[in-house]
Amino acid sequence: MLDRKFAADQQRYRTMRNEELRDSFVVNGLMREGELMLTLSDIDRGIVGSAVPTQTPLEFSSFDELGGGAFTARREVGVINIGGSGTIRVGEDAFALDRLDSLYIGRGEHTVQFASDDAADPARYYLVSYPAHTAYPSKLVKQAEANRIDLGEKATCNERTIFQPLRPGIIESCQLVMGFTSLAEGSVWNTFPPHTHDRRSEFYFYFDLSEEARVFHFMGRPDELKALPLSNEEAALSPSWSMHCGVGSGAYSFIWSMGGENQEFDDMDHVPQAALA
Ligand SMILES: O=C[C@H](O)[C@@H](O)CC(=O)C(=O)O
Ligand SMILES: [Zn+2]
Repeated sequence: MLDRKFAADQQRYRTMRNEELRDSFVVNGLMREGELMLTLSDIDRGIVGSAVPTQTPLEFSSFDELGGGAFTARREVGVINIGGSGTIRVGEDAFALDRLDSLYIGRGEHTVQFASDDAADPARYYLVSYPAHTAYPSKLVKQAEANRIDLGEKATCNERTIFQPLRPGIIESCQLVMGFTSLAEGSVWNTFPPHTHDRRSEFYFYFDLSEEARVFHFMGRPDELKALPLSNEEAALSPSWSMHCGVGSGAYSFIWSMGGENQEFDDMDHVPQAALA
């Protein structure tokens, strides 16, 4: 099934109630066992989804909303496994993903199949897809092969490591840049002070958060912050105009992914804390 999500614009979000904000900017219900979940956003036509195969593999199907044909006929896909080990088949190729390994799937008329090694400890694939203008090779990136950036400090509760598996220099992609950030024990803030990047939109998927804990994800224009209290395995969608950062009431990690104009990770417009209102 392919759900649709339509984002509010940068004026309308200012007067929206929390429930309306969630409806516009939050994807929930991901990681359902035995199902392939997909939500098509009108933000850069990004798709956020998950596949948690148990006994039988799950396969991408064709959607009229995407113009028909193979799911990847005109799209690229990034996948990160947050569960047990598994295998993803792209046409004739098979890629084995352990926890926190990533796969780039290039454009093409291939079948894509998601499988778990052990149905009792299934792979839990989080995926993001964007339209692609050309075909780059599919490539597996093990966690140890990801570019690694350690930043933040204990004193400001934002000590964390950014892992960049799907980025220029490691893979070639049309627009997708994707990876994950893990916070050190006792650190709770991501991306602080926050930023926008008008040239790209971004999706955050929070995971490894305990069931009762919440991440307060901040969005909006710097002069009108809105907070979205998110639960484990929910995703927040940031249009290019929206700043983003978050703070957890417990430990967590998150997968970030970007699409749009350029792929320069450091091309960010930082928002000074004093400008937040
Ligand atoms: O544009 C880059 C993204 O927002 C994230 O990669 C930032 C992040 O993971 C962090 O600082 O914690
Ligand atoms: Zn960002």
